[in-house]
Amino acid sequence: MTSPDDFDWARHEAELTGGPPPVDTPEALAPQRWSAAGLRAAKRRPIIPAWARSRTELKIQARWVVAYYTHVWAYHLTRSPKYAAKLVVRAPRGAVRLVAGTARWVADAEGAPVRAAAVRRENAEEYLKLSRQRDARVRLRTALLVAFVVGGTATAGLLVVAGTEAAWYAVLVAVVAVLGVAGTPADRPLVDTAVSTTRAPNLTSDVVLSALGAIGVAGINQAISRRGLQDAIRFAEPISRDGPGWRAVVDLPPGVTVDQVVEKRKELASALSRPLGCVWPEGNVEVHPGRLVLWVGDEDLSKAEQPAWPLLKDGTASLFRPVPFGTDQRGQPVGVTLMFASMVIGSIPRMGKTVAARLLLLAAALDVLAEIHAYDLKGMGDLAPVEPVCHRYRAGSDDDDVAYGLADMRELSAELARRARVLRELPRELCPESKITPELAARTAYRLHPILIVVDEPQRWFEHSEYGEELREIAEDLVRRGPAAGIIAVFATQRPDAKSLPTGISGNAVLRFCLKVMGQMENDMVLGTSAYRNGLRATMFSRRDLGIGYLAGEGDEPQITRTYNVDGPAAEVVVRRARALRENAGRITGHALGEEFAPAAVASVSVLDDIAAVVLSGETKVWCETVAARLAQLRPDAYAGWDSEQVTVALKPYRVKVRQVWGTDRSTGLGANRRGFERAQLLAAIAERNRRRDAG
Ligand SMILES: Nc1ncnc2c1ncn2[C@@H]1O[C@H](COP(=O)(O)OP(=O)(O)OP(=O)(O)O)[C@@H](O)[C@H]1O
Repeated sequence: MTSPDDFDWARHEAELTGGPPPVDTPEALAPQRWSAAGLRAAKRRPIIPAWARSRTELKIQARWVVAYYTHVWAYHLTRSPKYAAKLVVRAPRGAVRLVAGTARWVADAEGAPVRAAAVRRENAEEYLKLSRQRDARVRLRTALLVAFVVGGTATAGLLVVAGTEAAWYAVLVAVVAVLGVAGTPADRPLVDTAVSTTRAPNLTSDVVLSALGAIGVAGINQAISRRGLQDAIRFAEPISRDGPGWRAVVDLPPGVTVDQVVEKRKELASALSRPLGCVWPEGNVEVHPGRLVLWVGDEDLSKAEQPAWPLLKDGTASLFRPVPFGTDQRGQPVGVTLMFASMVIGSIPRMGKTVAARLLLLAAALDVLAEIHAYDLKGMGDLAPVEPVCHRYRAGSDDDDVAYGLADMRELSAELARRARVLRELPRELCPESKITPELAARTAYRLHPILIVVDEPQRWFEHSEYGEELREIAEDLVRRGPAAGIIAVFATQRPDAKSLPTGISGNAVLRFCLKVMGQMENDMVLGTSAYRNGLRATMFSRRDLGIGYLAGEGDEPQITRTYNVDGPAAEVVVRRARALRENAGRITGHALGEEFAPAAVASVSVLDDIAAVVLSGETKVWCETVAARLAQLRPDAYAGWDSEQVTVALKPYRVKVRQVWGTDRSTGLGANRRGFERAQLLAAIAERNRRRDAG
C-alpha cells in the first residue's frame, strides 16, 4: 500500500484544479525585504565622485570650466557693440509694448473673454460678480499706475535738477536697455550663442527594445514572439545620462548572452540609427551573462574631441602610480600602472599600437628614476623621439640590431638575478613583502629603479634564426619574473600569434591592450584565454577606431580606452623636457649619454659555446651555479651577475635539461644535490646546433 509520503500530492492536486503544480514557493514570490545581510553585501557608491578624487581629473575639469567661461565671456564682450545697437533699435517697439501691456493690465483685459462668456450665457449673477471684481481691480491698478507715474516723474525731475551728467546717461542706458529687452521678438534673441551643441536624440526604452528586436538574435526574437517586446526584455535600471551619452542596463531574455549582442554591434547601431562609433554594448558578467550595459554616445568616439595628454606641457610621472594613457567612452581619464606589470599590445596593422607604446615610453621618460630600453624593430623611426632619454635604443631588425637586443636582454636577465638577490637580502623594514617601494627605487645604492623595456614588433626578434630562441626565453622570463623586480616589459605586435607572442608572454602579461583584431584567436592571445567567449571582443572595433581598444588588467573590469594621440613632433617636445629633468637629476645613462654598447662582441659569442668552454672534460655533471661563476670569470662584461637561473634560461632553448644533479661543493668539500645538467647533453645540443647551422 502507498504510504502518504509516497503519494504524489502535487500531481493529484493539479488534476483536481486542472493546472500544473506551482513552481515558485510563496517565499520566492514574496517581495524582497531589506535585510542586514543584503545591506552588508550592497555595493557602496563613492562619497566623493571619481573625478574629484583624482588630482589630474580635477585639474582637467577645472581647466575646462575656466576655459569655457573665458571663451563665453570673451565672445559676448566682442559682440557688446552689436548687442547695444540691437537694444537701441528695439527700444521703440519695447516702449509701445510696455504702454500697450500696461493699458491692458490696468483695464484688466485678460478677464474680458470670461466676462463675454458670462454675457453669452446670460448668467446675470456671474456677470455681476465678475464686473465687481473687475471694477475693484481697475481701481487698484489705476491707483498703482498713478503712484508709479507720479513717483517716476518726481524722480526724473530730481535727476534733471540735482543729478550729474553721468547719472542721466546711466538712467538713459538702463531705460533703453529695459525697453530694448521688452522689444525683443521671441524668435530673435538678443545675444548670440557662444557655443553650438548638436544634441543627439534621446535614448528611450522603446528605441532600445525595438533595436534589440531588430538585430536578428534568435533567442531575443523567440522571446519577443512568445511574450511580446515589453515582457521579453527588461530594464534593470532606468535609462540615464552617463557622461556625454546614454546608458541603458538591460536584462536580455533567459538564455541570451551579451556576446551575442556585442557581435551584432553594427546591426545594433543601424537599428538605433546612430553612427557605429556611438554604440558600445558591454556585459557585466559579475551580475549574470545576460546583463547588457549599452552605452550610446552623443558623438562618434573616434571623432569626439579628446583632451590633450595631461603631461604634454608640464608635470612629471611616477611609474608606481597610474600614468595617463587615454580616455574611456565617457571621456573619463584612464591610467595605466606600469610598476609590477608586463604588458602586451596587439592589433591588426595601423590601428595605433606604436602610438600607445610610445605614450608609455613618454610617461616613463617623465619619471626620472625610470631606465628606458626601446626597440623599434619595424625600423620606421616611430620611437626615435624618445631616443634622447633611452638607456638602450635600437631601430631595425638586421642581424646586428638583433645582436644588440640580445646583448641587452642578457644584461637584463643578469640584472633580474641581481635584483632578486638584493630583494632577498634586504632587511624587512626596508623592503616589506620583498617589494620595491618608491623610496627603495629612489635609493641609488641598491639600483632598484624601474626599468621599462618596450619592443615594437617583437616577432622579428623571436623569428631570428640564431638568436630567436634565446631572446624568446629571456623575454618570457622577464614577463614572468621581471615585474616583481621592477622590470616592466611591453610587447606590441601586429601579428598576435604564437610566434609573435609566445604563450610564456601572452599568458603571463598583467596588462593587455587590444585594438582592432580580426578573429577570436588574436583576440584571446592579447586579452587572455576565454576573453572572446566572455564577450570581450576587440573584433567589434571598426577600422576607423584608431587608438581605441580594450584595456584589461588595470581596473576590475576591462574598459574601452582611446589612447591620447601624441604625435611625433609633440613627443619630441615632451622628451626635450624629460631630458632636461633627467640632466638635472643626473639620470642620463647608457645610449642617451653616448655610451658605446658593444653588442656584436657580446652577441657574437654563443652562450652555448661559452658554457661548453667552462665545463671541464672530466665533469659528467655540473651545477648551474658553478657554471655561472666560471662564466663571470671568463667574460665579465657579458656574464657578471649571472647565477643559476640565467644559466637555466640560456640552456632552455637548446633543450639541455636542468635538474637536480649530485656534485661536490668545492668550498665545503661536501656532496649535495643542486640544479645542474649533464655535459653529454650539452655536447649533443652543440652538435645539433652546428648541424642546423650548416644546413642553412
Ligand atoms: N588615439 C589615437 N587617436 C587618433 N589617431 C590615432 C590614435 N592612435 C593612433 N592613431 C593614428 O593611427 C595611425 C596608426 O598608428 P600607429 O602607427 O601607432 O599604428 P600601428 O598599429 O603601430 O601600425 P603598424 O601596425 O604599422 O605598426 C596613425 O596615423 C596615428 O596617427
